[in-house]
Amino acid sequence: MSLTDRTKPTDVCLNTDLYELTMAQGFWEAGLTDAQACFNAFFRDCPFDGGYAVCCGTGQIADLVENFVFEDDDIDYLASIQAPGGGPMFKPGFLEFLRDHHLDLTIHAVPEGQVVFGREPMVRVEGPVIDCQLIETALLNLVNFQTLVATKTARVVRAAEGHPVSDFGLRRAQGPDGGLAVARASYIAGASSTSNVLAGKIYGIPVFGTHAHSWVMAFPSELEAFRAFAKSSPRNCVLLLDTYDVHQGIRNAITVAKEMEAAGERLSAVRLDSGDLARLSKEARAAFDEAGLPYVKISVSNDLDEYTIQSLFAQGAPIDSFGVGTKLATCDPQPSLGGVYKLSAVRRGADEPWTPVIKLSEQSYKRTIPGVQHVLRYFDQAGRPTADMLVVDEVARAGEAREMVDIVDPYLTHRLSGEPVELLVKMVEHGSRCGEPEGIEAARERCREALMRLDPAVARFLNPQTYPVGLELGLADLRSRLAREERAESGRPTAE
Ligand SMILES: Nc1ncnc2c1ncn2[C@@H]1O[C@H](COP(=O)(O)OP(=O)(O)OP(=O)(O)O)[C@@H](O)[C@H]1O
Ligand SMILES: O=P(O)(O)OC[C@H]1O[C@H](OP(=O)(O)OP(=O)(O)O)[C@H](O)[C@@H]1O
Ligand SMILES: O=C(O)c1cccnc1
Repeated sequence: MSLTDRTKPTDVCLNTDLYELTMAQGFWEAGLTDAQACFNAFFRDCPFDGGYAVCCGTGQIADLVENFVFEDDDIDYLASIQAPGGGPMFKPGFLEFLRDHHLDLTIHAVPEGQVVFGREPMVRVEGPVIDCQLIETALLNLVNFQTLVATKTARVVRAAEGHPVSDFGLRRAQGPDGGLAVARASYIAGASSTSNVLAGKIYGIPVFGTHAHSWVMAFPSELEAFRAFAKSSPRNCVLLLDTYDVHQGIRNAITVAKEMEAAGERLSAVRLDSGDLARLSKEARAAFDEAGLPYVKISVSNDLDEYTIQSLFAQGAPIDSFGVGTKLATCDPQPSLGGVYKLSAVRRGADEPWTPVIKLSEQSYKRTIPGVQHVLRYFDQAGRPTADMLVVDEVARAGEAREMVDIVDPYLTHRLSGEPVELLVKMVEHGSRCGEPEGIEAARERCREALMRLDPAVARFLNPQTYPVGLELGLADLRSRLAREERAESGRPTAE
């Protein structure tokens, strides 16, 4: 998200669903200003039928919390909202409460770029229940979309086998803010550059660009267009070959490349944007090599995604780099991650013990996990992650656990070995950021490392293996007990 980077704090606190504010008013009116809650943000299924996701957006949560201030004009606007049944939606006393309100939240989250799996918390939010509700929508908005984009990009980058991928998606992104989020998340997940100039300015992401068909069409001939571009951008010259006829485009590019050589410059690359990219890239490569121009690189674009890129390499296409726009920015074919924010524990005040809570559902698939959860990640001797275990209490002792219950199937257990590491890191304490903000490059490096260590069987596109995520035995018991108690209270049979 870019909202906290470039807009007034006032935009942050109203960047929410109305019901968060009406619930906050209800808690305030019921005298529950001291009541505390613990919520977890997680998704249930990995996107794109994949075996993993790349966590992103969590690095901006501290900005969100620290900028969460209701200014006078926000309060005036809220005071002006009328309830459908007549009269003001919000009471003056509640609006005065909001005017001086700062979020007293403590937030743990998975650092950006780390790989994550279904149903494990990516973010754990603890604090006054009012504050937990006030932050819900903005937090999900931050984490869901960027995690989805980062995951899509990681797949595209994997298919590109080390060749640079540039984000070309701004024109197809979900509004200006969506375009910025795409550029940020895709860079963290391994894209090498973006065409989005504002993202370059705000985040320091390298910017990249070629030229459009319109450039060629604006000149009397393609050759003149290529010459003019080479003259104007000799250090950044990528010529688009397919405005009229790719073979003529190749001949004209060779002519201009020779002229550039004579002037002590070099044609950097050519771009193909239509037709059979495997066949045309081979023809272009052969022609440039034959002309003594082996350094001219071949870049391609045109509705690419991880599958077309994989297929192009399988056909032996000599492609050096990719521009990926629409399918990356819109996360085709899955436009949303479906990440949720669920209550897992409550307490009457900050010094009281937590009471774990569970939400049953008609669909057992939607049953929540109770308690203030930690995520422990286990590794093999080569440092590759082998399993993640959720645990509520006694985190230190849980490290000695040698078995866990599968998070989806209560009849399945997984063996554990090695020393685990806690995945959730404290990012905000009582409303203030912990430590210095992390740069985007550090998140990118974490992602590179995490993807490198990920089991290829989990990372593959087709029928990936399920990475083991489970519950510590005590947590599994707690969950079953709470489910039975809830069922008994509601008079319905226990599903397990
Ligand atoms: N050799 C190939 N193997 C697999 N997919 C390819 C290959 N060449 C191109 N594609 C992909 O096929 C899709 C359609 O390509 P097509 O040839 O129809 O584009 P086009 O119609 O020539 O271009 P446009 O309509 O954008 O001007 C695109 O997603 C493109 O990336
Ligand atoms: O194909 P994408 O992955 O979205 O990459 C971005 C596309 O945007 C540009 O063309 P545009 O789509 O504006 O016009 P075109 O389809 O006529 O080339 C560019 O030439 C790419 O084809
Ligand atoms: O620079 C390019 O070639 C570019 C940028 C955005 C979209 N399509 C192409």
